[in-house]
Amino acid sequence: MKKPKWVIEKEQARRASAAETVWLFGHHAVRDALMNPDRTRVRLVVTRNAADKLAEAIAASGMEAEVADPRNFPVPLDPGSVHQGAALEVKALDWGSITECCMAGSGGRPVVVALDRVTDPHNVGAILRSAEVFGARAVIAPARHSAPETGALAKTASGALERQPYLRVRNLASALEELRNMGYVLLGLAGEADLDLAEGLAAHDGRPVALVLGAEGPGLREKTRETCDMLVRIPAAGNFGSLNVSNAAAVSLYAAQMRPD
Ligand SMILES: C[S@@+](CC[C@H](N)C(=O)[O-])C[C@H]1O[C@@H](n2cnc3c(N)ncnc32)[C@H](O)[C@@H]1O
Repeated sequence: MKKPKWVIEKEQARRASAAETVWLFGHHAVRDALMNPDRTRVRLVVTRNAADKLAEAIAASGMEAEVADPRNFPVPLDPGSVHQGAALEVKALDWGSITECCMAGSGGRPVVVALDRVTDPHNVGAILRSAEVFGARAVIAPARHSAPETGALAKTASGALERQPYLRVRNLASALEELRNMGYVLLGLAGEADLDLAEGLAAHDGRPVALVLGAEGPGLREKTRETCDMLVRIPAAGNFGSLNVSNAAAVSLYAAQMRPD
């Protein structure tokens, strides 16, 4: 049967975006992407100095490195970024589905981070880094209102982008429902909540937990708040209780790994 025009266009858009490449830069991000067998790599540009430092990773990748003059580095950088003499053009990683990444299994309490319209690549990079450190299953964000994989994000993630599943989904509310159906309790992080994070975690001890965090200005949207099972706060000593979202993620990821006495 002939496919309708809108289906063909949608497929073309998906194929085009799958073929898009980004430049990763900085030693950690480039080294870890060179060592990742799942990464599709296109082009590697390094200074002589960086080529020496990354020699092992370059050899492991089997890539041909183009050696460039640091003063005339031929790679488009994100504004305000520095390349540290190493840049690698890559395709985005395909992490598979929420079910594949977030399925409960052995090895402690499963924890997932969900981000409600957090678009700052530095915040998302830092969250990916913390998520990897604390063993989260995945970081989930809505595809249209989140930070895409960029050099700035990868540099802040400091290699975690290669190991920590970053799932950009079509609809965050549906993704949260999917997690709930998989047995996750949905804890929305909100500074003004009545309940403490520790109490929220203890109330569902042992259950997989999704920590849902909001963006810097607006915080959690109303719809997201309603989808969560409960709202919890990280208690603060002073009157000004609002943490940067990546710090709130790190604190709550740490707390989720703790077992109550
Ligand atoms: C800078 S805050 C957003 C502040 C926003 N004006 C609000 O009213 O929620 C960014 C996100 O970090 C998390 N967060 C920051 N401080 C928190 C705290 N003390 N307790 C719980 N979550 C916090 C929340 O998820 C929040 O949406």
